[in-house]
Amino acid sequence: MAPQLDSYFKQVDSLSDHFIERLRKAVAIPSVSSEDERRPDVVKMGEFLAEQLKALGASVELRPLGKQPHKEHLDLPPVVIARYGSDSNKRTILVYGHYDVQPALKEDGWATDPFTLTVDDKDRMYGRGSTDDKGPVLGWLNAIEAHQKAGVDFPVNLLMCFEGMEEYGSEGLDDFIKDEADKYFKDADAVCISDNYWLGTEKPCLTYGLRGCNYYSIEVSGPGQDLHSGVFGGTAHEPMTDLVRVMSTLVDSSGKILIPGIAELVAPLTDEEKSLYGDIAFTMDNLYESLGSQTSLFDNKERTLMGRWRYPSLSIHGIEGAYSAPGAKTVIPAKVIGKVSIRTVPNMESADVNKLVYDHVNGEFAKLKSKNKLTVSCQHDGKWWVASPKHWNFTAAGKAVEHVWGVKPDLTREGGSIPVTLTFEQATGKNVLLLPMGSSTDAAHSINEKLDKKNYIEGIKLLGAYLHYVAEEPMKEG
Ligand SMILES: C[C@H](N)C(=O)N[C@@H](Cc1c[nH]cn1)C(=O)O
Ligand SMILES: [Zn+2]
Ligand SMILES: [Zn+2]
Repeated sequence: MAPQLDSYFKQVDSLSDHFIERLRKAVAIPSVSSEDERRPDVVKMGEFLAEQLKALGASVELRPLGKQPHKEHLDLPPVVIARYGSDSNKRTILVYGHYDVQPALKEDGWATDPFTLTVDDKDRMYGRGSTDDKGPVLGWLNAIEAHQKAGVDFPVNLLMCFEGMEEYGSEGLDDFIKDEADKYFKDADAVCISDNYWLGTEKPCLTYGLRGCNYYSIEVSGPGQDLHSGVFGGTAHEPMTDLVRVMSTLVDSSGKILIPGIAELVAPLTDEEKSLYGDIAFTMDNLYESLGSQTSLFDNKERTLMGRWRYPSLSIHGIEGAYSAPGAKTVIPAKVIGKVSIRTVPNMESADVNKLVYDHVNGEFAKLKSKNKLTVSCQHDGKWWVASPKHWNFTAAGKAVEHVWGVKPDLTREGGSIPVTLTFEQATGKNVLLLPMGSSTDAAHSINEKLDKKNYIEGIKLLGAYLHYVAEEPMKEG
């Protein structure tokens, strides 16, 4: 295997500019799934991927997912499914990624245009989607191309599933995966997802757990239209006042969730689990670097990791309809919608969490005795996932990491969510591995998202090497 991998690695290095150009083209398509007016761009990004895959000789389908729930005027973007190779003597690996991105505006504070890939003097490649998740998705395509150009046999059959709604809760994909588990995906021997990040900037990791995410809208309305605060202030119940008072009862400044009953749903910490945290290569300085400040909730590494991996958290994201522009407009907004999410962990069931949230929010609003109207709803939910890393899929990935990066990876969990991970595991019955490409400082979802050129290029080598080690692993149960 070593000479084959050497040729492959050399080819990746010599194609690096071409691979960066491919990422530049992808970043230039503003495929923001949460903004209705960007839907054509999300579709364009799916088509871009499909064209690139066809040019590489893969068989590709763009599968429609129907209308978007609660937004029937919008078609969901298609799922891009593809197959490269169908040799019955080879293993088949199913890879998943997403081609949609989080919103991004230059005015949010980006130093460069978010949809123009900009490489700085330290080889950091800035652009929305660079690390989440266009870089890793293109990593699979680049791995195919580098094998072809190096004349190295592709070691496995590759099934691909790339969706365009991950950042909006993977609408429609669960049913699609369940339907295709015994059809398009039936040959899969294992699943690999590259859509999370290292804990720091130096040490790679393999990930075996994710938190879930329940995303809520809390809408408060009353007046028929926005009002002049000089004329109507002191005469009408104000929706914004009600909303901020209700939202202030959800979480305290130390991150403690104040909704009664939530803490009781969380699986207790065992001694065995507690002993895992000490060995993880992570320091408070790693956290401060990626945080961009020292405003941590906890001062020690173990509790910080637990806060990210194994305890729930509640975040307040924003208020739709609130006046947020610079200046001093004296308006009373007529309708405001608070956006709040809870990251869920074992053993929190989504329906139980929703009931606790609805009861609490409605109860707190009732206490205000306001004549306004409040409605609270769950916009989308995605399940948490924890798997066993004792599987040949992880063993192969561990060997690949050692080969490419010269170090054994840490086994980590992740605080973010990839809603379909559990669905892939349950529907295919196969092991799922998370194999991250980017690092802790990549600022996914934030301003100035980036992927280091080194992580991209070595990451492409890693994905290819992983497939070679998969091909070598003896087949065991699962
Ligand atoms: C970890 C992954 N790259 C990611 O960013 N996932 C999103 C998915 C999401 C969006 N709404 C709910 N889940 C995340 O963790 O926010
Ligand atoms: Zn992602
Ligand atoms: Zn994301």
